Parts: sequence; C-alpha cells; structure tokens
Amino acid sequence: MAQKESNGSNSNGEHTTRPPPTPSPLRFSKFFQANLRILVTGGAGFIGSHLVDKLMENEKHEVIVADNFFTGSKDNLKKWIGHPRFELIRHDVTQPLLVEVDQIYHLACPASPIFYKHNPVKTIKTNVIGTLNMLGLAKRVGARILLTSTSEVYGDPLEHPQTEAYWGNVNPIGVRSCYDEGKRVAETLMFDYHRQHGIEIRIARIFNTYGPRMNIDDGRVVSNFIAQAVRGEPLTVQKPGTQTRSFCYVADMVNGLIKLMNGDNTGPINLGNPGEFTMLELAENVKELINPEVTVTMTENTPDDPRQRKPDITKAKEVLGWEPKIVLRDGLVLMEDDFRERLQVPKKNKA
Ligand SMILES: NC(=O)c1ccc[n+]([C@@H]2O[C@H](COP(=O)([O-])OP(=O)(O)OC[C@H]3O[C@@H](n4cnc5c(N)ncnc54)[C@H](O)[C@@H]3O)[C@@H](O)[C@H]2O)c1
Ligand SMILES: O=C(O)[C@H]1O[C@H](OP(=O)(O)OP(=O)(O)OC[C@H]2O[C@@H](n3ccc(=O)[nH]c3=O)[C@H](O)[C@@H]2O)[C@H](O)[C@@H](O)[C@@H]1O
Repeated sequence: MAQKESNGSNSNGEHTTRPPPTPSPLRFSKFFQANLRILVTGGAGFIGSHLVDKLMENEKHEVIVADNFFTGSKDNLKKWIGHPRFELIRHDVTQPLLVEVDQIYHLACPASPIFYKHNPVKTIKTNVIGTLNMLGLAKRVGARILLTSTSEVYGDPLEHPQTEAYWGNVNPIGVRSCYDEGKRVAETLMFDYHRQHGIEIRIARIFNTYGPRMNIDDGRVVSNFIAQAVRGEPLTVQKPGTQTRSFCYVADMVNGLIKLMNGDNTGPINLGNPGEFTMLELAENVKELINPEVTVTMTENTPDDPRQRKPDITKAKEVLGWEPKIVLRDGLVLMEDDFRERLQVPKKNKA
C-alpha cells in the first residue's frame, strides 16, 4: 500500500527539505498483493510479540520479525511460526538488513535495566547503529518507520508530569546512559532522516509497560513482584520505595503504537498510563491481590534511578484519540495467570 507523500513540513511545523524516496517498483508489482508488509524488529520480545499478534489479526498484513533473541524468545511467537503470512529472521539490527517492506516498527533493544546495563556498549550500538540501519532500510524502500523510544529520555525529570516538550534531565556518563542517551540519539537520527531525506517517521515515548510474557527474571519491577508473590518470596522494594512509576498494560500500549503508526503525526508522543504509584504502593497492591502472606523487604537501589515518572498524555488523546483502558489492579491479575502457568504454581483454593 502506498504511503502518503510528505507535505513539506512535519507535525512540529518544521520544514522538510526533500520528498520521500520513490518506493521500489517491486512494491507495486510483486509485493502490492500483500497490501501491507510490516517489519517488526525486536518482535520476539515482550511488547513486540503482542504487537505481532495484533498485526497478524489483519488478513491483509504480512509480518516479518527480525530479532537476535538476546532478551526475546521464539516461544513468544510460537503460534505464528509456519504461518504463510509470517516470517522470523534471526538477525542483529547492528547489521544491515535487506527486505522489502512498507512499515517498520523498530523495537529491537533490551529494555530491562539489568539487561541493557549487562553489555552497555552493545546497547548503545543497538540504539545508534541499529536505528541507522533501519532508517537506511526505510529510505531504500520508502517505508514508514516507528521508533519505540522511552520515557527514560526525560531522565530523572525535573518537570512532573512529563510532556513531550520537556527536554529532560539525563546523566550523559552514568550506567543508564547507554539506554537513555542511546534512545535520545535514535530520536535525533529519526528526525535528521525525516528532515534530510523525507522519511516518514513516528516516535513513541513509551512509559513503563507490563503484562503477560515479560521474562520471569526480567528484573523490572512488575515482573519481579509478581514472580516473587507467586513463589511466596519477599517483594524486593528498592530504596527509598517512594519513587514513582506509571504502569501501562501491554494491550493498551499495542493499540497506541498501531494508532501512531497509521496516523499523521510524527511524534514524539508519550504513550503510557497516567496512574502513578510509589514502589511501596505497587508492592502492597501485588501482595493484596496475589499473595497476602508475602513480606515486603527494602533493598539497595541502583544509580540514577528516576525519582518520579508520569506521562502527560494530552497529545496522545488529542492527536491519536488514544488513552489506556486497563487499570493497574486489573492488569496485575491478568499477568498473574500467565506467571502462574509458566512458574507452574497454581492458585490456592480459598478455604
Ligand atoms: N517495556 C517497557 O516498559 C518499555 C518502556 C519504554 C520503552 N520500551 C521500548 O520498547 C521496546 C521493546 O521493549 P520490551 O519491553 O518488549 O523489551 P524486550 O527486551 O522484551 O524486547 C526487546 C527485543 O529486542 C531484541 N533485541 C535486542 N537487541 C537486539 C539487536 N541488537 N538486534 C535484534 N534484536 C534485538 C530482543 O531479543 C527482544 O526480543 C524497546 O525498544 C524498549 O526500549 C519499553
Ligand atoms: O518506561 C520506561 O521508559 C523505562 O522503564 C523501565 O525502567 P525503570 O522504570 O527503571 O524500570 P524498573 O526496572 O521496572 O524499575 C522501576 C522502579 O522499581 C524499582 N524496583 C525494581 C525492581 C525491584 O525488584 N524492586 C524495585 O523496587 C526500581 O528501583 C525503580 O525505581 C524499563 O525497564 C525501560 O526499558 C523503559 O524504557
């Protein structure tokens, strides 16, 4: 399907100098039949695999996933492997990729702090070289590209809640910088390709997202607490426990990403659930809903942990007509079932 031509200015009112490249003639002959061929990088991961499920619901879509399986798994995509409209490629985005596609959802990047800090040089290469490669691909084939950026571009924010206009408070040399600064450069690359080459871009700034299929030992707070509650272990609240986050259920996030891709606004647009909780409140909710017998224990925190985070989603509401629907307590219960199944710990029958 042909994408809309650039009208010479982006949604921030900036003038773009060049029209988008002419799409490959192959897209209008051999590939037009598929209607829309979509590449999802990082599609074997948590958000990516839910996005693939939703995209595959449309019978006119072909979906290609490119993933190096660092934090993702084939298991997340097992229902699609072998499907005629689906392809899975073991591929590292720090290497160029040659495929003919109409849209690119570029998610590839470890997202949990313990994983992105594990090999920080690789994380920054994934964000910078990986995004350059995907932009090069978008330019070659005339595809529209969406980047999953992060609320971490706001760093330890001095404005609360965070709007897209806030430039952030990020430590450029800290242990989280490979991720935060990597995503900031990725955003810059997106806008430079847009202005210089007329590429159609979309940028989502995702705030903490949770749901089924998160890695059990992911290290992120919601998956940690749920796994701990299901196993009957203490919930590890990192000090001081008063730091806040806003948690979005993955189905809401996927709907927002698809609306952003198919809308007219380049972004950046905050996608997240504005409900804000301290980590102690989150622990109390998990305890009450999943296992009232567990204790809460305070543990050491890591450097540069943001003290507060809450999205202002006015722009997403106005521009995309999107807002999340699933409140935290409902989402936690939906996630519990998946964790119990994978950990093989059935629910105790109430006496
Ligand atoms: N989940 C969140 O709360 C959150 C918040 C903000 C932004 N994001 C962004 O959303 C995206 C997906 O996050 P997620 O929570 O699903 O994480 P995830 O770790 O489950 O998924 C990331 C996927 O990318 C793959 N990957 C990593 N490096 C790669 C590389 N070099 N080449 C190819 N594949 C690679 C992994 O194997 C995995 O399948 C990431 O870009 C992340 O930065 C997520
Ligand atoms: O939404 C975002 O923009 C970012 O959010 C998260 O980063 P972070 O908020 O640090 O996520 P967690 O590791 O889940 O930590 C959240 C809070 O919970 C605390 N925590 C974590 C784990 C734990 O066991 N206990 C605990 O109290 C941390 O100290 C932190 O204050 C994601 O991991 C990033 O990929 C994402 O880009």
